[in-house]
Amino acid sequence: MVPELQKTTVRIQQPERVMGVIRAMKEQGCSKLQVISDFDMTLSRFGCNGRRCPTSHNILDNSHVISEDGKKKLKDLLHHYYPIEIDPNRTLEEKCPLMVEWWTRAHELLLQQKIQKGDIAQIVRESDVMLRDGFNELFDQLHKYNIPMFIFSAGVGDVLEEIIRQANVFYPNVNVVSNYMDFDDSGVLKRFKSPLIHTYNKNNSVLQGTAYFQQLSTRTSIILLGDSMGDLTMADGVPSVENILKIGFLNDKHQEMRGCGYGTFTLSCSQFSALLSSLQVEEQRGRYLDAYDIVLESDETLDVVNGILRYILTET
Ligand SMILES: Nc1ccn([C@@H]2O[C@H](COP(=O)(O)O)[C@@H](O)[C@H]2O)c(=O)n1
Repeated sequence: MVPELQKTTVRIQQPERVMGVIRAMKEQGCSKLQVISDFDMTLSRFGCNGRRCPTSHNILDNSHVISEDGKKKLKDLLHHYYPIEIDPNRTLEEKCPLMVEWWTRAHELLLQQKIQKGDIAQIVRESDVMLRDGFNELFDQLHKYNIPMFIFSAGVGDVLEEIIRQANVFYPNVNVVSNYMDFDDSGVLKRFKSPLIHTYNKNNSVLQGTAYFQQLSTRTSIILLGDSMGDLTMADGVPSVENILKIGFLNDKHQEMRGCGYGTFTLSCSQFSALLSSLQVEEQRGRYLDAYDIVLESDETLDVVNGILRYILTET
C-alpha cells in the first residue's frame, strides 16, 4: 500500500489502525485533507553529516548581526532552558512558565541587537539550515492538489518564511502561525508580536478563536507532523476531525543525551548525567510510540509522508 512504511526507520505501535486511517483518508479524498506541521526539526533537518542543523532561533543567534556578548548570553539561555524543555520528569505546569521566560529573555536579547528587516534574507542564506530531503515533493504535491498546509511553529516566523521562500516552496496554500518580528519605520526590530508561542502552548490558546481552522471545517482528515510532545496539540482547534494521523520524528534516539549540540552547545557534566539517568533510550522511544501513530527514528527525509500522500492522492 505504502512501500515507504517498510523503511527501517519506521516504528508503528498499531499498524492495523494506521492502515485503517490511511485507507479512510484515501476514501475521503484530497478535498477533505489538510496537513498541520511543526517547522524546526520537523520540516527542517535535525542534522547533516554528524552536525546539528540550526532552529530558526539558532539561525539568528549564530548570525553576523549578533554581537559576541549577545551570542554568549543567548547560548547561556539555551544551556539553561533546553534541558528543562526536554526533561520528561517535569510537568507541563512546571515547564510552561519557564518556556515563557526563555522565549521572553531571548527575544529581549535579540531586540538589543537592532536587527534589520533587510538582513533576514542574508542571515538565512548564510546559515546551515536545510529542509528535509523530499521537501520539494511534499510542498509541490500539496500545492498541486490545493491541500492546505498549516505550519505552526514556536520558532521565528520571519526566518522560517524566508527559508521556505528561498527554497521556492512558499505557495499560497501554505499558512504560518509563529512568533513574528515587528519592525519600526526604518526597518529595525522593535518587538515581537504577541501571542508568544513556545513549545508547550501550540494549541487553541494562541490561535485566536481558531478562525483559520473554522474556514477549513470541511477538511476533516489531518496529517499532523511534529517532533516533540508539544506538537501533539497542534490540531486541537480543528472542528469535527474524522481521521488524524500523527507522524513524529524521533530525530536521533540519543539526541537528548548526546550533548544536545546546537553548534558548539554541550550540556554540563551534571546536566548530562542527570539526563542520562532519567531518560533512557527505550523510554524515549516508548513515549513517542504512545503519542504518535508513526514514529520516524533518525530519518532526515520526508519519504514516509510523501509515500502516504502519494497513496492517498493517486486515483485507483
Ligand atoms: N531562544 C530559543 C527558543 C527556542 N528554541 C528552540 O526552538 C524550537 C522551536 O519549537 P518548535 O516546537 O516549533 O520546533 C524549540 O524546540 C526550542 O528548543 C531555540 O533554539 N532558541
